[in-house]
Amino acid sequence: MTAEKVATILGFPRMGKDRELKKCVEGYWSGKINVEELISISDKIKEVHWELQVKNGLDVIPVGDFSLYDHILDTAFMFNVIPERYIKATTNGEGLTGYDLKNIKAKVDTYFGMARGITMSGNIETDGSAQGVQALEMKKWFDTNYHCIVPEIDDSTSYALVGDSLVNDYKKAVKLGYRARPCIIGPVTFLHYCNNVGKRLSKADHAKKLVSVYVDLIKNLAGAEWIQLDEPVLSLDLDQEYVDLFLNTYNELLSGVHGITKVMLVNYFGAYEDNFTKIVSKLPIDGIHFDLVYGLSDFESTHAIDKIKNTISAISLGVVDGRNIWKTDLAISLEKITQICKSIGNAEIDIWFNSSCSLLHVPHSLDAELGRMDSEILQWISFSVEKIRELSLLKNAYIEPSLFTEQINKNKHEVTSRLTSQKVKSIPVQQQLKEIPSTSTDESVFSRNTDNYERRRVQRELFKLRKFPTTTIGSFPQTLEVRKKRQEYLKGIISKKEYDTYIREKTKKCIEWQLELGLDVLVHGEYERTDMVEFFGEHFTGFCKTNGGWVQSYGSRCVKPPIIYGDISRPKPMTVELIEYAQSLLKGTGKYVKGMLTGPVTILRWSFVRNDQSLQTTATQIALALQKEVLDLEVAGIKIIQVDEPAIREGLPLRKKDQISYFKWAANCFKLVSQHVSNSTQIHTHMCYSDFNDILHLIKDMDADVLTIENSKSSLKNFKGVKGYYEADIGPGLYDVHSPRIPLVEEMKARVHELLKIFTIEQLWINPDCGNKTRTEREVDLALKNMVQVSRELEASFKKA
Ligand SMILES: Nc1nc2c(c(=O)[nH]1)N[C@@H](CNc1ccc(C(=O)N[C@@H](CCC(=O)N[C@@H](CCC(=O)N[C@@H](CCC(=O)O)C(=O)O)C(=O)O)C(=O)O)cc1)CN2
Ligand code: MET
Ligand SMILES: [Zn+2]
Repeated sequence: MTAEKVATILGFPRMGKDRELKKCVEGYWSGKINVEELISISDKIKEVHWELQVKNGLDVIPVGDFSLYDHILDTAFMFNVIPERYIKATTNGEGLTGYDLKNIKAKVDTYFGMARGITMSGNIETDGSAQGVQALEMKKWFDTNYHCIVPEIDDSTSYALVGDSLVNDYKKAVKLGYRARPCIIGPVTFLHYCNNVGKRLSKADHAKKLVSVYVDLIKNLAGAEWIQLDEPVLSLDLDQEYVDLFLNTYNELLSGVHGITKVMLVNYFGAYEDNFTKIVSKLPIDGIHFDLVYGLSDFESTHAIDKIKNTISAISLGVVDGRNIWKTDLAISLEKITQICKSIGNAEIDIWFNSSCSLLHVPHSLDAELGRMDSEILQWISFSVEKIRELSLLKNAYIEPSLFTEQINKNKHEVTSRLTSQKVKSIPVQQQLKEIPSTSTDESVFSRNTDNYERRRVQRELFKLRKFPTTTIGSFPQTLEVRKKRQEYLKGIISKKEYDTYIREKTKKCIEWQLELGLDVLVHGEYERTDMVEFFGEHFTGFCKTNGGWVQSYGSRCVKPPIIYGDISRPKPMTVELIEYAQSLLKGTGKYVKGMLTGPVTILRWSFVRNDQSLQTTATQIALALQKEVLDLEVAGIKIIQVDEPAIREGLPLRKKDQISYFKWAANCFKLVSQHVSNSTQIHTHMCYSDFNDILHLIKDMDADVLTIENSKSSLKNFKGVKGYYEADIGPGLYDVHSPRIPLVEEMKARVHELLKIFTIEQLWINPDCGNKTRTEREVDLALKNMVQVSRELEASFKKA
């Protein structure tokens, strides 16, 4: 029997060509379609995607990669990791007895309830005391911009196989004539993302209970030749406890499914490194996947293949980048694959030509860009469908090189044309970059003139802010009306002048609204921005915007990351006019508008980045471009400038050994943006979506004057033990803007009192935990009224004391 060559991927994006999934899921939430329609439309999307993958050349397609909301939530649901409060809420308090898994609506509503929270009695939007169940937490999926749900496990969690959608999907795909491979998030990665709220059982105890349910599931999938188990935790530094957990869990799992199906162990986002010898090579697995884009070091430093080639029956080579949009250099990939195959020698091992990770992180297809994107740039790019074609071509060219030379040559020509293109290189930008010292040398080059204490003194004198000053994070509701106006402008229905006038009107109303609310430091509302990163991408050179390059961020929410293809500069001011206008409306009030920029690390992380230079170099270019904007804002009389860095934690490399250099360049890039402003200009920054424990020193190094930081969901756990450590001003978010629930005055006040155990009165600001763009105007109004009242009551009580 000769070994087989197979083209496949680890997963396909779910949203659809025109974000059909977003539309149908949101349609269900708003009552426009019923549950049967939701299921039939989403089933159809799945089938269309299967067909598309096969048509474009895949031999084997993944099933189980689709999800109505999130794959970790699906896994939790399938294994009965469903906290009872969600079932009770969905069944009007009847609890388990009223809950029938055959009742598809109850099932779907429980599922979405876990993701989004559930309203029970009273109106949760207007009545803070109304009963409801909060959504489960979300967490970043490794170092990506995708957020998964954090399932909750407890001592009483009773694992059971309650969901049958994976088995059904698999059967359906087979019936349609496809070679399908069920994909499951592996038990260790699943438990890694779970929040264990129990007191008695450890995660290892949970693993023991969970593993038999995995075995049951895989038994139900009997007939499938392969099962894919995703364990990207193998890209992390794992301590001995984790190593043992992994070995024990997999030994049991693999013996349970032995002879039933073959298991492909899949790691991505990095190399196995020492986890290969400690874990992988000790397990009787049938196949192993390597991320050859982000984890190539496995082939440089270890004899990975030698260790496993006599025991495995397939090796999966992730040569096509699942996280970035550049065309694969097929000739280089073929060389890599040939080398690896050589080291396999005569062993009978199937070769899978695979994506490095799931294609979840790249857009659907280039169709929406044809005739819109600059044609030179277009030839450098592949989205999901095009990446599938690359895999198919790679496989075919590997088998029959002579038949495909023309296509491989064409690809070489396109790929190299980027590296030599005039579009990519800017001599002035590169010249300017040369003047920036490398981060490993003199760090004072990046600092401001004086330290935080002196700046604080000067700023206190100038701003004369009250105690517990109030502010918001920047955006105000991006209402349907705002989005419609923007569409009308983009489609040419209204002129630029009309659009600009509309945005100015909204900004003016926003300023008046904030004055009425009594906020102390105001914002312009960010109405002119589709997104805090895409907006800057539209103004910088070296960036290219896509028309339909949507990528799922969480649930039904998507982002359209811009593409960084060349050296970055800022040809003209981007934000000054509107911010200056907003500030002009405050004449005579003694109040200030905060200028609002997105920081270099966040712009970098939420864009598709160049792969022909280091991230540090690209971030430095962005920082220099932003520095110009900061100085122009200052010249225009803007005294407070916020530089948002919500992605600073997400940018932290997965392995400790890579983190030290990141800490340095990330802090330096941030400082570069604002280093030349005067002492009296107050620099704010904002961070969210993370646990900040492991980057506290980075936050301190960034040396902002004021930090607003998400805190409301993680209930202060970020700041425990740092009393006296962080000395600049700080506004830990007092409530969660991602929930429609209106926060009560008393609960926010209680939070401040807790915060006062860690921070001084002089340090504390009063603000929400993130921007208001996803909320309604009414929700924002009610929440901010309460928030301002908190500040006033605290101010009064401390005056008395
Ligand atoms: N880049 C980035 N990453 C991030 C965040 C972020 O803010 N930006 N925040 C976190 C994630 N949070 C997020 C919060 C909200 C949304 C979100 O609301 N996304 C919107 C899209 C926002 C947008 O670009 N809106 C466009 C409209 C785009 C659109 O839908 N256009 C329609 C046409 C609409 C019409 O005709 O009415 C189309 O193209 O089909 C605009 O404002 O102009 C959505 O999915 O619905 C995304 C992420 C972490 N990562
Ligand atoms: C994801 S962080 C958001 C910060 C931005 N200034 C906003 O208020 O929307
Ligand atoms: Zn935020």
